[in-house]
Amino acid sequence: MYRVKEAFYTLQGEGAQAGRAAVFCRFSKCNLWNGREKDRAGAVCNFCDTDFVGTDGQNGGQFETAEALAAHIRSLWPDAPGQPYVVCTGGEPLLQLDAPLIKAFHEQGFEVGVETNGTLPAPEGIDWLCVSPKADADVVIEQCSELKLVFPQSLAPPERFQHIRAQHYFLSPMASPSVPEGGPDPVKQSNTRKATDYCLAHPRWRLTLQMHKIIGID
Ligand SMILES: C[S@@+](CC[C@H](N)C(=O)[O-])C[C@H]1O[C@@H](n2cnc3c(N)ncnc32)[C@H](O)[C@@H]1O
Ligand SMILES: Nc1nc2[nH]cc(C(=O)O)c2c(=O)[nH]1
Ligand code: SF4
Ligand SMILES: [Mg+2]
Repeated sequence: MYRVKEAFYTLQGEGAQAGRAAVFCRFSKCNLWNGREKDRAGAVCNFCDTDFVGTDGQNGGQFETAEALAAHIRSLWPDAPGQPYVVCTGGEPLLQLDAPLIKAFHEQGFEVGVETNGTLPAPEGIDWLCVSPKADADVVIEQCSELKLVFPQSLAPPERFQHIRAQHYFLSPMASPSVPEGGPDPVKQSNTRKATDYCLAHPRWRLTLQMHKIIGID
């Protein structure tokens, strides 16, 4: 059984695939926070900007089989030329994404992207793997397509993750979790300046912004 909070067609807003059309499949649950506001302060990851509790979001639900979920996601892809792309996120997608689901996505013609906190092993066959480390949780994935570090995290300086092999190293300014998408966010503005300064001083790292929030698409 796969539990999905929501699924929607949008543009990937972050990282090296930014601007690419994708169906986002947001799985329920995370291993670093239970998603309840009252427990945020004590959670391993406490800056999360996402509601991943339950299955009650847009196009969300419980799916008995990999084939049923892949067909549901495929129904959200437009009938138009272009490589279909699904981004598995959450919550923590690696709690649920398994080899049969990757196979079912591939059989539906999808390239499969994943956004993960990197604390769980990744199954074979993922086409694009984005690892976003959290200060208080050890990363077990040693190789990925892109490393995308939310910045700054006081106990997670970028140097701590440079041993992880990646095609791209990104800093993503930390946004206030509670600010509505598209709203003014002074915390994010000051973090954007800090991330910019870090990238200027350490050119291995690139800046990425949450484009979907800037343009207000989801
Ligand atoms: C909600 S997470 C879900 C996937 C996975 N659990 C993870 O943490 O990578 C998706 C992306 O949003 C990022 N993110 C979460 N909260 C954020 C915030 N307040 N500001 C900037 N990025 C944030 C995460 O680091 C991750 O790259
Ligand atoms: N448009 C858009 N791009 C994204 N890239 C990563 C996201 C995520 O929440 O995993 C995300 C998201 O929530 N929306
Ligand atoms: S950012 Fe990712 S790891 Fe952190 S609580 Fe949200 S879903 Fe979990
Ligand atoms: Mg998001």
